[in-house]
Amino acid sequence: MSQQKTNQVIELKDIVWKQGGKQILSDVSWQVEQNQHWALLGLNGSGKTSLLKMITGYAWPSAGEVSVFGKRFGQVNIPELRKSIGWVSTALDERFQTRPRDTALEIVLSGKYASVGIYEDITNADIKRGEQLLEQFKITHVANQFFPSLSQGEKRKAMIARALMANPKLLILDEPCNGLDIYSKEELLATIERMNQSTEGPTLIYVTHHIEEIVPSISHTFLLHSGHIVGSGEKKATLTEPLLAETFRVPIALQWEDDRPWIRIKHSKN
Ligand SMILES: Nc1ncnc2c1ncn2[C@@H]1O[C@H](COP(=O)(O)OP(=O)(O)OP(=O)(O)O)[C@@H](O)[C@H]1O
Repeated sequence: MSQQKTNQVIELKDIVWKQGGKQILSDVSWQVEQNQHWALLGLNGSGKTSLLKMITGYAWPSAGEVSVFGKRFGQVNIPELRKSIGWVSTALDERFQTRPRDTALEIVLSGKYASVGIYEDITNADIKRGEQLLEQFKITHVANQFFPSLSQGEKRKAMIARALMANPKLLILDEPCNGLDIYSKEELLATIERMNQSTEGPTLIYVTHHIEEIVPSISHTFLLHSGHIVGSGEKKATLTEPLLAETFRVPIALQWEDDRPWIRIKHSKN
């Protein structure tokens, strides 16, 4: 048996995924290691969610191998493994709208068991941890406020804090800034940046359609187009005008400012 690489978070080897007569992912390989943070980029329908489903065991590849935390799928208990993975998407916010009388703190605490609502014993240490997370995300002032009454920005922060309550080793943030105004967006990005800088924080996969959200602590990018890899590797090597143009199918001008990438579409002059 091959020796497990302890710093390996994700290893995909030659993944192919076919569904409904369509090839959704084609020969996708990807290696993510601890202390790396990745942005996952691609047009609508390029296969980002499909790729994330492979990693979390919600879909099974037609060919290829998936290993997460050094454990190969097929030889590992997936529900057990999922306890170490946090996946935060706006679809999740909606599940909590059905619980109008849960406070922000209760929502965060429910993350310990990844449940909607609290059904297990919560210790004083858990409450302390929940309060620390609210503080880390600068939403202590809404701790006792009912979740549906929080602003969009506060909700996003609470949902990320909820995911961290389970101490995940891998955190997937799926378009966390969607629908946020420029101020709330920058505030959320600053909290994500602080989380990434902490050595105890999880490895991050950040899915976005907005390149400028790639904060300095995101070290690597993975670019997908129509289920094929366009680029995968260190941020400065993969966030280039030619690779971005290939990913988004428009000519792109790229500029780095304060270690963040900004893009605009290049218009031809003739
Ligand atoms: N179960 C399925 N059966 C058939 N087709 C599927 C299935 N799941 C996904 N697809 C198709 O695969 C393609 C990739 O979808 P996916 O959701 O992975 O894209 P995405 O990059 O996450 O898109 P978006 O940015 O819009 O969320 C789409 O064309 C989608 O219709």
